[in-house]
Amino acid sequence: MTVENLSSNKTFGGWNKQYSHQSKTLNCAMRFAIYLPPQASNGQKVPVLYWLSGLTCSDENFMHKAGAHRIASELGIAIVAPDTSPRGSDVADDEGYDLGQGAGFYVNATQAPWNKHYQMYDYIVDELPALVESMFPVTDKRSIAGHSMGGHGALVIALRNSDAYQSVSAFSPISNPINCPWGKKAFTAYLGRDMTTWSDYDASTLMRNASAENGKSFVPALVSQGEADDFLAEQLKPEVLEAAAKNSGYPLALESHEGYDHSYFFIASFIEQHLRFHGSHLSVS
Ligand SMILES: N[C@@H](CCC(=O)N[C@@H](CSC=O)C(=O)NCC(=O)O)C(=O)O
Repeated sequence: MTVENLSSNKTFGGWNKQYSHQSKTLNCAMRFAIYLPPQASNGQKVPVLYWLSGLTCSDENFMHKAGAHRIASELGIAIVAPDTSPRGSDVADDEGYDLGQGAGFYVNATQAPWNKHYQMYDYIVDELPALVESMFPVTDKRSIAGHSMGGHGALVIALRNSDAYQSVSAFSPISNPINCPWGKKAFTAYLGRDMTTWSDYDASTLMRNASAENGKSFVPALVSQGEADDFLAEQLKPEVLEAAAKNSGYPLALESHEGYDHSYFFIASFIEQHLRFHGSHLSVS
């Protein structure tokens, strides 16, 4: 498989790199970014945190704005930031910022024209980790995190694949997409009007129904929410996630932060806490 290195920048003793590859799952070229901490250049294999970004983002927003490299370097954690959707002139799109390119919602689309390329769930769960683990000095110990649409993606993926992730965290996640305008618009387009198919991608439904029985385990979860977030009441609904966790006894730590909004200023303020949380579950702290 051809994987092209697009950029390399040394930072905090490690390297931030961007790559392009042809994705079999998405049927198009995809970009991702990876931060490799200094330990990865010294013969050590390091665990990986997957970061899923939000609406309108690419592989670059988190790496440029979150200020994550210093603590990832200290802890010895690689971070992988994929793009948020398939891309290209032959990939279906919409004029809204909340559907189509830049807004893949981390689902496997079943409806035309979206189903030809929009298979982001399978890409994040299967193809990308297999590629990363074959290319870089990393272990198969993984955690996952994200923001807003990416917070929804991270929670859903961890809840549905509890054997594959050590921990999950989210900033301002879309917690109950089946009941908010962003989610209803995207799920109607990607999954169709039959809402019974939507709940597999609803973090609150999955958390309410989660169980640690029959050999399964709970993936420890941390969620941070800004109280001055303009999207809080209409789109994010963290109270629904909290009620779901109480119902099933899920180990969710939900923190509310006075004055913080939906932006990367909020993420940069608490990314150290999230990285140390993941570090403690990836056994690097
Ligand atoms: N109308 C806005 C909405 C875009 C926006 O706020 N995007 C957020 C994620 S929102 C949920 O998924 C974001 O992370 N933006 C990128 C950034 O670097 O801040 C608009 O179109 O601007």
